[in-house]
Amino acid sequence: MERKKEEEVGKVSVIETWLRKHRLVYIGATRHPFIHSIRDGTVDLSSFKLWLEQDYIFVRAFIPFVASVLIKASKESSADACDDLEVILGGMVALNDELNWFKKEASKWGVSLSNVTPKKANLKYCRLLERLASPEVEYTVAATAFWAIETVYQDSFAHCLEEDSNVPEDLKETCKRWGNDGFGQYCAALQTIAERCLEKSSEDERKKAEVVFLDILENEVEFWNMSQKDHV
Ligand SMILES: Cc1ncc(CN)c(N)n1
Repeated sequence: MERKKEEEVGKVSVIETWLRKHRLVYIGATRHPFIHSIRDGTVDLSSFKLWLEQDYIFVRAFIPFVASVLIKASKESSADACDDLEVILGGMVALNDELNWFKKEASKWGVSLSNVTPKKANLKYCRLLERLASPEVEYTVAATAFWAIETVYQDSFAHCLEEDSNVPEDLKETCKRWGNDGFGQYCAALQTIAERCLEKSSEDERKKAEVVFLDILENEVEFWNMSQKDHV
């Protein structure tokens, strides 16, 4: 039935092909035990606070990466890329809100965000962001990475907002931050950008983007692992 539908509507997109091919890794990143524990209300609060302080550091490192994507978009000559600028700029604005949200949330939980030492998994992920921000990295690869990073959070936290979930009242704001419909639409817009670039790109560039996509999923899993209690 599925196959018939595909034949009727045309070929499967590059991203859809990857999501099918790497389904288990994607599920690992978006249905992690840490996310399950938020969803079912069993989350250990010290783990949550640890995630909060580490993610604040990550978001600060994410901003220059997003700025690099914006610069790459501005150098694209195609007419479609004009719209990309607006979406990416909107993402920068959202990140400013995200940083402010972290500060507010940290004070709610009595967490200090100054002098936080980044953990190994966080440092590794931030280093990947730095490499991806390099001018040598093609727009297609950077745009794919951007989409993947935002989508893992969107998909994970939207899962926590489903009807049968049991998220504690004081963690609902966190889930809504990334699981809300607006953030979902933003991720869909990022996917459209990445997909358009991937469709036009060379086989070599597409391969590089797929490797980066997988690298991001693995880093997201390690990031969740790091946040869990008893993680060394
Ligand atoms: C690790 C991680 N990945 C993604 C996001 C979503 N901006 C985030 N805040 N942190």
